[in-house]
Amino acid sequence: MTTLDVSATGAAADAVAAHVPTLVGDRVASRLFAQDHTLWGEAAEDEASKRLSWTGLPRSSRPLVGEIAALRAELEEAGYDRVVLCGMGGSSLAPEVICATAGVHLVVLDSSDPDVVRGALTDLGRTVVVVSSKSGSTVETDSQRRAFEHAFREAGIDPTTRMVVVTDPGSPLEQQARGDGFRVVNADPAVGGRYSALTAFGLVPSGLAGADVEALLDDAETVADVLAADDEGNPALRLGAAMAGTDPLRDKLVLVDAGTENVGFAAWAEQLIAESTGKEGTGILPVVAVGSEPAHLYDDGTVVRLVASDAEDEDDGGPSAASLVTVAGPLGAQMLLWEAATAVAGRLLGINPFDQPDVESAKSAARDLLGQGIDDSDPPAFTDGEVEVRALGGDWLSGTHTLETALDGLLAQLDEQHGYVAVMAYLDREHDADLENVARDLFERTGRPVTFGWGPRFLHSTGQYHKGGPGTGVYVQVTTAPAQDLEVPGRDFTFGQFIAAQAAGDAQVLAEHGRPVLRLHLTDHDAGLARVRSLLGQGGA
Ligand SMILES: O=P(O)(O)OC[C@H]1O[C@](O)(CO)[C@@H](O)[C@@H]1O
Repeated sequence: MTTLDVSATGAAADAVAAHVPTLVGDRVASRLFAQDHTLWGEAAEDEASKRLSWTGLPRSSRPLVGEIAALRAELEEAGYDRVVLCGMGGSSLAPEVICATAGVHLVVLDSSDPDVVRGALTDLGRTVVVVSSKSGSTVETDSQRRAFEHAFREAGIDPTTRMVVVTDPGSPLEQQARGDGFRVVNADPAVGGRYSALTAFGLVPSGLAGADVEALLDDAETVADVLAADDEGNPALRLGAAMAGTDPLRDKLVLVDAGTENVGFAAWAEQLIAESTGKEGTGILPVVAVGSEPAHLYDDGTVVRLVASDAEDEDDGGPSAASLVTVAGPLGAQMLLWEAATAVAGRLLGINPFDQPDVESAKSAARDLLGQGIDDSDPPAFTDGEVEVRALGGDWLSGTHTLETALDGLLAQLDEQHGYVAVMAYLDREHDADLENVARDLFERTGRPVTFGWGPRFLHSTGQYHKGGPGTGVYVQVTTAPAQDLEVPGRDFTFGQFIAAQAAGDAQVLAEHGRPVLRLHLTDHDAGLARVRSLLGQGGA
């Protein structure tokens, strides 16, 4: 029997007690699963009316199971056993968690770093590529598609026999792919990217890689009625209230892997929560805890412990948090749970959980810089060894000439009650994985929440929150000179120019929002990274 368990203590429990009765009285759960688009106010009605099909996916996605199985059998028959997924945000985060949890291998290419893209362009003889993009206009994914199509042709392989496209009906990508003879699987257009885990976006790459997508839908279907019930025990109402109903609002949600079988779940939930709620100056900041639980919590946070489904209901003696939620359940059920809880949180916050108004600003800034011929024309304020230093969002760097004093200058702007530090690394998240640990070091140093995002992947996840959420972040951006650049076939820019424009564009938009950004550019990857690792990993000043 698939079950979900959501328990809360402290301020989170107070929020549940304060809000769930009203959510039940307003019939929010049953209206949500009846796809009532009026739940989030008049301004949200239009978008919500196009974004609620996810509530029915456990049933409506069933035809995909057979289609995926047939395609997997065909590809296996042909000897292709390496699946690469090209996609950003909601087009890749769910398959990554589904496959990691199922223990099947999926290469997720969600980077525009030339060295990372080149690293995926290998083993073509045994490789199948899924190109996933709902809009069909995401430049990272289009560039990756071009690179693979070119590489297959160069290897004498017909790309239409090795590349599968997943996109919305009528997208520019669908028209082009069908016209060029590629296989296309359409996804449900009435589901937004971050809610698309149980659509073709989540299921096709995962199923082709060998995950049991039927079991995923079964787990979701088993709990659908529980999540749709106007009942005080409804876990979605309880989780949504715990997320967004504390008073005063605890707007940092620390996601801790405390033994859950759902591998990497927090990275998927991060986009769902940050991109759904981080707008109009409000929102909930997901903070994916690096390593174990924080030794202590800040006053504006709630800890969510993601425990194993078969975990005993015992206090494991972990640090007690003033606001704590414990969540257990299998992956398919939890995906539907968190989608519903985030929609409930959006209602409590008074925002539209289905749009992402601020993402476009960074995309257009990147396009402008590419158009101007990105050469990162603004010279560094200074260079310290193999690291160029630039500062945006104020004149807070004047008079400093070392990395240490530059970081001190940034952290001096951190609001001690509500601030957070965001580290954004436009690097290889596998090769340079160790850098993620600086999130814990900076937390220990500042006592404030620290998020870590790999660029440009985070632009499609927490990026919306950084620009549309509360203006309380201070930002450290790390970029690098590539070992070797890579052409984007058919485009007038390279991958190296593109990722540099993405970083510069995002920093520019953050500065325009009045946020301080410390930009660290590694002129030599290895030596520069060692220096930055040491800088960010230092203990308290
Ligand atoms: O699937 P697409 O259209 O390529 O979009 C990828 C991601 O970019 C965004 O549209 C913006 O970040 C996300 O909502 C989405 O998941």
